[in-house]
Amino acid sequence: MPLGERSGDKSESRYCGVETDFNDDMPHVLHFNLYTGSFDFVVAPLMDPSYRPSLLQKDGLGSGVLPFAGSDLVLSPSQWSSHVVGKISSWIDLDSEDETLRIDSETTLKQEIAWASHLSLQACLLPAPKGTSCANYARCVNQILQGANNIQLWLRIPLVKPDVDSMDAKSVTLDDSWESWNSFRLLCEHHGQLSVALDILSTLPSTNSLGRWFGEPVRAAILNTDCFLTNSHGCPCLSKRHQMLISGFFNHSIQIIISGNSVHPKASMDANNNSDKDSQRHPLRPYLDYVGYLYQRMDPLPEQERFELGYRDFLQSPLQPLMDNLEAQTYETFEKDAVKYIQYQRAVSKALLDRVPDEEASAKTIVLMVVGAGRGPLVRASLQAAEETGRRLKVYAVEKNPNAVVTLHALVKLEGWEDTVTIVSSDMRHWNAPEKADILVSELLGSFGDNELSPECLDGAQRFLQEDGISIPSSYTSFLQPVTASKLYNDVKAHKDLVHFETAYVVKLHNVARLAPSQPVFTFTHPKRSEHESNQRFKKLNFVIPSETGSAMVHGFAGYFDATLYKDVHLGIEPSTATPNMFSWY
Ligand SMILES: C[S@@+](CC[C@H](N)C(=O)[O-])C[C@H]1O[C@@H](n2cnc3c(N)ncnc32)[C@H](O)[C@@H]1O
Repeated sequence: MPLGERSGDKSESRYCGVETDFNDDMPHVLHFNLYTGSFDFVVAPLMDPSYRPSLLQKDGLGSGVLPFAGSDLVLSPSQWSSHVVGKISSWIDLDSEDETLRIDSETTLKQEIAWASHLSLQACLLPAPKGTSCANYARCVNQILQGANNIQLWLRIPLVKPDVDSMDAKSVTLDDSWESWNSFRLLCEHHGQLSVALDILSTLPSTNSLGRWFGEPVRAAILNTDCFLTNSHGCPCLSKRHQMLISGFFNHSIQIIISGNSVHPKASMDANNNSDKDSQRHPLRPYLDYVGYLYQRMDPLPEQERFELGYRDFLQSPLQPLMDNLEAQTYETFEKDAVKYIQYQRAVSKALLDRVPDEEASAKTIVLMVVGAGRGPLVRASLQAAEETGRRLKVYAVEKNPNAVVTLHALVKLEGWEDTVTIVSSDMRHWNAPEKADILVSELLGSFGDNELSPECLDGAQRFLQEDGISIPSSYTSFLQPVTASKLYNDVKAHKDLVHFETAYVVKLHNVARLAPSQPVFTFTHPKRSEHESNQRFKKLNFVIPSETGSAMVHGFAGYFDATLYKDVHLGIEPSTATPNMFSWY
């Protein structure tokens, strides 16, 4: 039974599993854990743990059908695929010095995954690499992945990272388990079907080092009963840090799996006494109930987040509004972003007040040109600013998309703006303006600031701005930040060429680890002081990843922008200063 209903969120993290011991009565395992325990799936060994291929050979049973697992008929195909994750024998050690063990391990791993594929299981849990070397284990898994169907392989990794500052020289050899995951996945060439199941222990590494995992393909978190504390009622609960981590997992579609024996016998006994469903309740039910409580306690997803769920970690090609003509639905999406136009209106109001003193308000008319007017929202915002400040305005709306110009004409007629607004169907770079503008308003910004050619277009428009004219925006700056983003990396890699690695994408970033604060990259200021000033930019940045993070994989850089519209009015998406509730860019 799912942990709860969080409106709008249909992610996998609603389902909670339980790790079980080997039991060849699979229908019983399923009944006990799903119906008595209310878990959604089991992580169960598929083979008798005493099975060793070499022993069978000795006994002369080396060929023919191996008695290593029960029949596939004991469960229906949908029960196998929806409710069972295969747990690969934990004794296997493919990098052992002991040749018999090593060969047995490889044979067993291949047999178990073949059997799991035969059963159409969605995933198998691979035991954690033993020791520091995992080359042969990874080689074998990579080989399996090359021929695998859709099965996911979850590599079990204990969530440990020694705190280097508090260690003496001897213990520095202790491993950061991220390193072991990293070696393994590099040897498997970042295969998309290889992911991580994190084993959560009672002590947690630093917040920064935990953050690394949110950019990695973590599918499950195995929560051992040892992690739980006891509340005043004798029931299991988690430390604040564990609670925060679990909420983070829920938000990143990571499923929880409860593992281990009950260490809260009183809570289990109370549950039994109160239970009228079955004569005996599942001993791990109090832990499941607590995880369900944490899930249900989360705030519902804000409406905007819900709307954007489908865009999370999805590569989109940036718009090219200069080269292409935008479509009606693209304009419609822009126009829904009230926050953006409120910021523009504030900027125009401030500029008008600065440009026209109160005593000249009724006599002086300001020439304002909206360049790249689209279907007119900035024209409206400018007229509202004039009304709000009591200033007189003459507006030119310049737009090169003939389809948007049709809508502009209809808007001007509908609103009765004929005396105030002149529509110009032209590229701003080539238009011969009949007079000069006091204020030039534009919104030609991409998620990385200049990437939709705002500087180049405004260079062409600057000719018809007064010497002391105002450009809104007056400047914009791009920002970069190194990130771990394994999903995006794999999506780019799937194209198997260099071009896609050299392309900038628009992405609603979600499963990423931001490894260091972002830094400013390129700034463009308007109007330009000299028309000979180049738009070429080059910048070298040095990012420092906090030492307690440990090592991390930089899959790429997240880009942002911040624009100064006028004086203190800005809008942008750089995380530390992002304009709240604005959704036009990510
Ligand atoms: C990002 S849209 C913004 C539209 C509108 N201002 C809004 O906020 O909804 C940019 C607009 O500028 C127009 N545009 C881009 N380059 C232009 C150019 N060189 N001359 C005139 N219009 C241009 C595009 O066709 C598009 O309508």
